[in-house]
Amino acid sequence: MNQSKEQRILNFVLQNAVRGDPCSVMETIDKYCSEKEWAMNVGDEKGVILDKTVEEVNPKVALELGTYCGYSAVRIARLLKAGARLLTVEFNPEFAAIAKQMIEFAGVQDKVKLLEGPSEVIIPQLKKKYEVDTLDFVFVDHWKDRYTPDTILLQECSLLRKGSVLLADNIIFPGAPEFVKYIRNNPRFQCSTYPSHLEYMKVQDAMEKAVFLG
Ligand SMILES: CCNc1ncnc2c1ncn2[C@@H]1O[C@H](/C=C/CNC(=O)c2cc(-c3ccc(F)cc3)cc(O)c2O)[C@@H](O)[C@H]1O
Ligand SMILES: [Mg+2]
Repeated sequence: MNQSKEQRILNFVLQNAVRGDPCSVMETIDKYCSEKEWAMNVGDEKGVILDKTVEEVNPKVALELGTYCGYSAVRIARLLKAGARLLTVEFNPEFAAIAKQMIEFAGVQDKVKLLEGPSEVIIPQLKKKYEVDTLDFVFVDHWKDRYTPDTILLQECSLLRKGSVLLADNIIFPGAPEFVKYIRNNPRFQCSTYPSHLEYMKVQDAMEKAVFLG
């Protein structure tokens, strides 16, 4: 049975990247997806915005919604300090299996816990089942129509504290218009927009940073 694109990306990493080197894994995925097959990784340009936000927040507990192949999980985890952890949520079993191998090859598996299931089920389990008190940082990059309901759910589950930072991908392309409307009009969030480009393309995109004010 012929391979999926995501399997081809993983194979290219296993054959060309340096085991245990997160930067090598990121560069190799970016090379494959810019030269051979486009894929919806946050990419190297928006990836720098992600890096800077993670470094600024220096999270002890980070959450990612939408692991896909694990590119941004590796990108985030490489910046986490000793004892800090990333919980990443993925409900597609094939993508979860690929991401798991990607994370292990990059050598960041001790910092990353991949939670397989839909975010609307996992988020309410974070406190009791995954021993989370509150989240310091959330990278939102799953289905675009789920950004708003999951942001509301995070609040309902008391997972945000004063200063928690959300960073949302794709607010221009493919776009998340109802999320932008929700978050920018919500007095409990301080928002800022980071213009950039769609991964591997010359198309305008942007990321939205939203700081929870408590
Ligand atoms: C049901 C909601 N809950 C979820 N819980 C757990 N995992 C979820 C969930 N939703 C989606 N996922 C997973 O997240 C990933 C989905 C990401 C959705 N992203 C996009 O659609 C996306 C799409 C583009 C894009 C850009 C230009 C195009 F021409 C076409 C596509 C670019 C991006 O950067 C994107 O992030 C998948 O791995 C999916 O299985
Ligand atoms: Mg994205």
